[in-house]
Amino acid sequence: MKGSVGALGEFGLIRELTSRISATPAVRLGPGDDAAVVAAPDRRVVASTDILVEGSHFRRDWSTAYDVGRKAAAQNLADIAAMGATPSAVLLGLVVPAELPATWPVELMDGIRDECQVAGAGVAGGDVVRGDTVIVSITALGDLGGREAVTRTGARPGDLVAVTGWLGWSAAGHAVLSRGFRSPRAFVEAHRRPEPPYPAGPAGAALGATSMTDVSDGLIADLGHIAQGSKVRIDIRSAALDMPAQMNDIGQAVGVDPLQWVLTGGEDHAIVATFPPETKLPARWRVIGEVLPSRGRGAPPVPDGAAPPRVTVDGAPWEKAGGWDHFAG
Ligand SMILES: Nc1ncnc2c1ncn2[C@@H]1O[C@H](COP(=O)(O)OP(=O)(O)OP(=O)(O)O)[C@@H](O)[C@H]1O
Ligand SMILES: Cc1ncc(C[n+]2csc(CCOP(=O)(O)O)c2C)c(N)n1
Ligand SMILES: [Mg+2]
Repeated sequence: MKGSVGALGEFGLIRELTSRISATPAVRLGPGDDAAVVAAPDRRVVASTDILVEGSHFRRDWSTAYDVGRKAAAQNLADIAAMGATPSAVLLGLVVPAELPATWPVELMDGIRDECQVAGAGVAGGDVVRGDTVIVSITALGDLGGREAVTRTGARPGDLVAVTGWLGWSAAGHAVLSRGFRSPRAFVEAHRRPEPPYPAGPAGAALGATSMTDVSDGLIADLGHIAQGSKVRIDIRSAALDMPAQMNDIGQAVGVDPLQWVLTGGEDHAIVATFPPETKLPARWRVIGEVLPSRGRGAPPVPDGAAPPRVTVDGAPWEKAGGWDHFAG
């Protein structure tokens, strides 16, 4: 396809985008009308939305349009899985400059469609608007299949903390790209195209998870949301975290403690959950810590008036930089 988005025009672009979508069972009526119709067999719909902004979430010189599509979809579909639901459909809001080559949004859509296929969802519709920078906004829907949603408020003292998926790979890739390198490829690829463990969401719910979330902002930050919501402390055992030798090597090369990536790097969309202590967890779940009462015996000392730490690492507060915050710095 030649030319710019502007040359294609709004309806030409929509035609190109929607022609690339494949039919899926949950999307009863897809793009083409005022709204879509999506099946909701459970009679409740799980819904989540996320925005990706060029420069803040992706760079067009770091990632292809296809990769941005895969990542944008993955980030939203992981939120659905982290509730214990199965993704059913996504809607795509797209802001693009008129000068953008038309191939960019079209390849983006290919990436969104392919990631949706991995998670079992379809593309139900969207919107296209002209703007100064590229913004990709995705709304994802999902179905709980008769289960209760697994929220951030159910962790209880004594529960195990377990994770499945990757931790720190995307942050290591980001560190490499930020320094102008394009390798090691495994980490750069993990940054460009995360692989959330979608089936682990509903599977974790079925195993009796008491709380669950995907790791988008960083393990400490996201477990912090669970600890806050559940009014508990969570202690992470650093020795239980998977630290590939190659991550150590890059850490040394760029002068960063790789534990920092594993504990505070977001965007891998691993799924972390708490389970009652007697739970028999399949091998894909790695136990990395435990849930404790927010105060009391064994809690680290807290200066007068200060709030106790919600998440500790090997019993102590994590003093280095925390997770991602769009408004920090
Ligand atoms: N503009 C907003 N209006 C209403 N609710 C919002 C708004 N922004 C965020 N929220 C809500 O705040 C909660 C936390 O949002 P956040 O985007 O941090 O989600 P998350 O799952 O923690 O992170 P991520 O989006 O990276 O997966 C969500 O329930 C979200 O719906
Ligand atoms: C160009 C560029 N700069 C920085 C980053 C890192 N980054 C952006 S958002 C985010 C956390 C999740 O955000 P959200 O809460 O919006 O889902 C992280 C770790 C990136 N991916 N690309
Ligand atoms: Mg999330």
